[in-house]
Amino acid sequence: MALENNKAMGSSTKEILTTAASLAASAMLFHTVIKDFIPSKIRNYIFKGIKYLHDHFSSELTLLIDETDEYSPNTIYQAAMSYLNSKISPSVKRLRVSKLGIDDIKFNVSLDRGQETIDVFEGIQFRWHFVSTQMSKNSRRYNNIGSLQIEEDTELRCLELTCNIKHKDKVFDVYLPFILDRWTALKNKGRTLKLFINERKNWSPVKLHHPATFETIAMDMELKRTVMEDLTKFVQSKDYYKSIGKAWKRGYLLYGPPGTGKSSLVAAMANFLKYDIYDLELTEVKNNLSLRGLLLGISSRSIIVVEDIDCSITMDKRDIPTKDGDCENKTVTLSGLLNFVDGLWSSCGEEKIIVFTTNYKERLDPALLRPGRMDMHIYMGYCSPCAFRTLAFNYHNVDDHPLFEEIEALLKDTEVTPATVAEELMRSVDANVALQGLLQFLQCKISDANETK
Ligand SMILES: Nc1ncnc2c1ncn2[C@@H]1O[C@H](COP(=O)(O)OP(=O)(O)OP(=O)(O)O)[C@@H](O)[C@H]1O
Repeated sequence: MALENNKAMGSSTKEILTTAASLAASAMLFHTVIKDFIPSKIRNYIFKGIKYLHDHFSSELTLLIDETDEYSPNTIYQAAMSYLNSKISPSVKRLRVSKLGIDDIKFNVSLDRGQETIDVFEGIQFRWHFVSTQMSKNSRRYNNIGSLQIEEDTELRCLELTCNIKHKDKVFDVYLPFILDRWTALKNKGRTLKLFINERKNWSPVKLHHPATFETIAMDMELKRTVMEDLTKFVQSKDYYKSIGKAWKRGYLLYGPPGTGKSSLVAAMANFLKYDIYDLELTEVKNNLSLRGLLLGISSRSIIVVEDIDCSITMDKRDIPTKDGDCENKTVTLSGLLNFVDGLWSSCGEEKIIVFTTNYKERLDPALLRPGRMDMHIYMGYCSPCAFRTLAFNYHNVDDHPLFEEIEALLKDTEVTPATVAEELMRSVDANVALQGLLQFLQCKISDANETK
């Protein structure tokens, strides 16, 4: 891999790496870039900005993590920078850079000793160096249309990580993933999620500030735990999906009456995973071709939601071609959608979750319900006593009250959605008044039902 990377690297990157390597490891006479050294499971992974250097005569492994590598999404460099910044005391944070002349490209790499730091992780010593190269270009030159161009100096930076060769697996399997996870968690903490809505052929983003979380969602506790565990397992299963040759995606079907929290659960999932939501309005999509374009524009780490799937698609027309042509060109068909879920999906990005919601599961085409299509079917039901307690806590911060028992008994005898209970609870800021109001509401509902009977 390193050889392939080298081939494709920009010349400047190549030069800085060579210079940096020779300075940083002056004891090394030969650097051998070993193509097959990096474990295969890492090879296509995130560490694409890494060059591996190993001297046959040394017991040291050296990695160069390049900030500017065109292959690198900068993730590992930034992650390591952030990690080291938290490790190094402010007094030694210096980077000495000097420059030689203004003739063509010249380098002067300075490895300030203050920039070296030793990190001890799980008892292993990792040595880190900051390497900075100031590239001074010809400051004046004429471009191909004859105008004078002033080129600015650029600074190229990389990080050099060295440890004993015997810890090579630990570096790739534990140490670097640890640094990356830490960085991802840090970034996610302050990230504002987005909600994308499809308008014609494009996605329009708005900020997503939905307050729903798994704490506030009112549903069966056991089911809630199962969903959370399933999501957690999913995000940690990249290698697993790869090893079984399946696309890294998961499908959830949320069904139940209106107002039972299906949309709220989607928002809770997004907040839990820190994923953006793509709210796919199928009725706005002209045909399968447009659908494909939209789907290809969805980034990784996102939730794609198709609400009320039973109303969004003309199930019965799905495979009937129209007289003057293929139905593919006329409308979005179920087969077009399924193609995306199963087939096309695999080739466009990864780490995606698709959620279909419906009020009427029985109206769905069996093709959608077939095993393996929607991995988990989640029923969002009427308000149970347990769900009521969550709502009472959400709206009034009370986890117990003399009226709870009576309300819970009535909830067992009637079908009320969490949305209705929430509405009653919001009628007053005073918990006593709100709970009394809810009790009366439930009593009326039950007596009306009895009268009708
Ligand atoms: N299970 C729940 N937990 C917490 N709040 C809920 C729940 N169900 C409903 N609510 C409240 O009711 C409002 C409407 O719920 P939501 O839109 O999530 O229901 P839905 O099942 O998606 O409805 P629809 O099928 O009509 O789209 C929410 O904004 C929330 O305040």
